[in-house]
Amino acid sequence: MLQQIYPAPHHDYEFELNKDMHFAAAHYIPHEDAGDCQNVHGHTYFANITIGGNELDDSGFLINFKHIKTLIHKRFDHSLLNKDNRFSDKESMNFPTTEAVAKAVWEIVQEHLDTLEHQPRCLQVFLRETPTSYVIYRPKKGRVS
Ligand SMILES: Nc1nc2c(c(=O)[nH]1)N=C([C@H](O)[C@H](O)COP(=O)(O)OP(=O)(O)OP(=O)(O)O)CN2
Ligand SMILES: [Zn+2]
Repeated sequence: MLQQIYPAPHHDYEFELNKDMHFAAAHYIPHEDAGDCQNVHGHTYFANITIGGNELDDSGFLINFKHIKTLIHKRFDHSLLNKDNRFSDKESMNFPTTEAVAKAVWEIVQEHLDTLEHQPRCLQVFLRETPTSYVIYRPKKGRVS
């Protein structure tokens, strides 16, 4: 697993947890500006997900590391991202670009956190698509889900 230091989000939470993971997925970007990326091709994505909170659950966890991995890895690993219902070939905001995938990862994680009584928050998703390209998604202030 790639080890690296990520740009850190600002927050006042007592606890900050980070989960790293890889997933292999194919995609294509249905726009002429994407050049060769209009053709189906694959990446081994690398994600770092940052979660903050002040309270722990009954297990003493802010969130079980395994649960975060399951949410994302199970859904996207060995998939064609364009076929996932989070993405669309019709609206450019929802093409499976690195930007849109980072935002989708945040939404999936935060939707799960919203079901937990102790209310942890997903503060940042760092998503690397290639050795030279990555995106960071941070929710706007006040965004709950
Ligand atoms: N802002 C974005 N630009 C591009 C995206 C994207 O999701 N957001 N995606 C692509 C392609 O899908 C491609 O897979 C990645 O592009 P790129 O970083 O150019 O890939 P390379 O490995 O060829 O980069 P080099 O640094 O030239 O080796 C394109 N743009
Ligand atoms: Zn690509």
